[in-house]
Amino acid sequence: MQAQTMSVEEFVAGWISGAVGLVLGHPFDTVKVRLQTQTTYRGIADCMVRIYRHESLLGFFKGMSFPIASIAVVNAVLFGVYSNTLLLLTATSHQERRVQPPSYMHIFLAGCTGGFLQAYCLAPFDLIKVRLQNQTEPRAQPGSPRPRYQGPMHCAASIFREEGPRGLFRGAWALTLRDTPTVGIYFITYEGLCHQYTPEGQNPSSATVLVAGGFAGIASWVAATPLDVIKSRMQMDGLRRKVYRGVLDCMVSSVQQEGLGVFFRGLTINSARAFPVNAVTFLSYEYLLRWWG
Ligand SMILES: CN(C)C(=N)NCCC[C@H](N)C(=O)O
Repeated sequence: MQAQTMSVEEFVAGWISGAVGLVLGHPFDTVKVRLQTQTTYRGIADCMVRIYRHESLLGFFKGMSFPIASIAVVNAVLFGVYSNTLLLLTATSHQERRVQPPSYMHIFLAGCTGGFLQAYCLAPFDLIKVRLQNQTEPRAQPGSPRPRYQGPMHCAASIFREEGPRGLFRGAWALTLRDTPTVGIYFITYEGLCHQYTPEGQNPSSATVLVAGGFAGIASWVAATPLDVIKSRMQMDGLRRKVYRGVLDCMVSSVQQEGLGVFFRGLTINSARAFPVNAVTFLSYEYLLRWWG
């Protein structure tokens, strides 16, 4: 067996494919974050109509610039760590794994490792995204009230000034709990479906990659939604006054006030977003790796 070296292509492919998925999914993400953290909307349609009327189409793209800038790090870490952990566990490269598929246990462990490490890179960027997505003021119109944050840098600087460096990691613990197991589920679903529908030793077809990527997105986001709600609430906490003492307290008081259904807030929009975003993410990831040989 050849000595295996760490693959840089996996990191670059992860970055580009993540950016493609991110732009496609951001409008859905904004609606989801609003539904999870604000109680004024009656549902998905109401939220979309009100964003459009009050904030125009641009309202759906609030908070997107930072995730775009950070996706290079976040997705490169996710896919790069996943693939390189599998390389460590099984001593096979991406291409060799088509012939010698790794066990589901190895895939799950590598996915959890990728999810855990990317959560810490993602935390400050995700916090800023959520804070900006929740600003309902229309963009710079004369006479309209100025939003609290003027943009991503201003948001980051204000949090840093008001709460110190730890403030930028608000919600990071809930994010880690959300991402560690669910990224394991993400990769197991993807690899499992590709394996199922691809003849032995061949690369999966584009249709298989799209469907497997889409379902990997849905399966992982269904599992992630309860902690996604808690994560978003923790990130919005402290904006005016601090309400929650921690993740558990946020869970208990959310259930006490809104019932168990609170854990499923944003589930429909999360799933609708997850399919196209992850279908194109995996398709571009696979094609970039094949193209680089
Ligand atoms: C459920 N979770 C946290 C995940 N499946 N994470 C992996 C990446 C997801 C992709 N960037 C997306 O935004 O859907």
